[in-house]
Amino acid sequence: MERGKRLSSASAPVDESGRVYHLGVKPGDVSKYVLLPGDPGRVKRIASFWDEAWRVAEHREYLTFSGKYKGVFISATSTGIGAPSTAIAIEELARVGSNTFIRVGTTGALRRNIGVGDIIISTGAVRLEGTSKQYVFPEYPAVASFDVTMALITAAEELGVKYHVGLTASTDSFYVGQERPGYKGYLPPFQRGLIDFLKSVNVLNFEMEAATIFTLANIYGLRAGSVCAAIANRETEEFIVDAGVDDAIKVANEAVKILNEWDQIVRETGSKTVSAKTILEWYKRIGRL
Ligand SMILES: O=P(O)(O)O[C@H]1O[C@H](CO)[C@@H](O)[C@H]1O
Ligand SMILES: O=c1cc[nH]c(=O)[nH]1
Repeated sequence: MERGKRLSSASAPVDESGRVYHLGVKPGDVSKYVLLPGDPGRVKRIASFWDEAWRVAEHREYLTFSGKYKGVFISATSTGIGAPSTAIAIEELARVGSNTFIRVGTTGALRRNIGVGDIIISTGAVRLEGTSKQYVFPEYPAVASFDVTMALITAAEELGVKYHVGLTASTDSFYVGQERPGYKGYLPPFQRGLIDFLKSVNVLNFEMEAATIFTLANIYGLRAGSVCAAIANRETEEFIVDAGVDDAIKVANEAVKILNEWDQIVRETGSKTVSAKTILEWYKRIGRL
């Protein structure tokens, strides 16, 4: 948005064509299905797997591409690192009509049995970040949508990608908040043992955006899921830059295609939601049953 431009209001700033203030997208620019990487650089990587792709907007940490993937209108918008910028992305994408969000991220695994390069599909998130607490009290669940999650699992199965399914913990800090010693070894007592505690309550991994995405999607009745590449393992201390990211991207793109086909079957059969019946019908149609 150019300097000096007058927007509609302070409480809901948009320009005359409905472009939202931070993302700079307007209704019609983005698909209802939006992939959400934290890293703007990953948006182009995601779009490189599409049949058609065009840049829609770029402002601050928010880069948006739209395009076609196997006939489905699809978009990707980077959220930036952490909860505050991610909440802005969800708020503004929802206002321009997006209703199905899939985080495509990187993550640190907490269990030895999760290999670096494996992907993790999250069913829910521990809200160790602050932004969601400015929306609703901590007891409110940050859960992924079962249909989006099932589409991610189905995509991983179809693509033969090694995946794990379970809870993630979303933090506001990459270092001390994920029990990494800070500068000069700083680590406060209340962070010591965090990894062991989270492992003991069956949390698989750390990242920094899923809890915000899930909480806001639940509040607004929208759909969300998450697939992250385990680039680090906190048990083995391995760290391989971008390990598994292409697999996470392929699974997310394929999940959008699958979900779109399930949504179509739900509409045709007049069901209320994606169910086992939908998925069985889908397998029949692709000749698997
Ligand atoms: O690779 P992205 O999607 O940014 O995700 C992870 O990487 C960042 C930290 O390195 C945080 O955003 C974390 O959630
Ligand atoms: O360990 C990790 C790796 C990626 N992102 C995180 O938040 N933590």
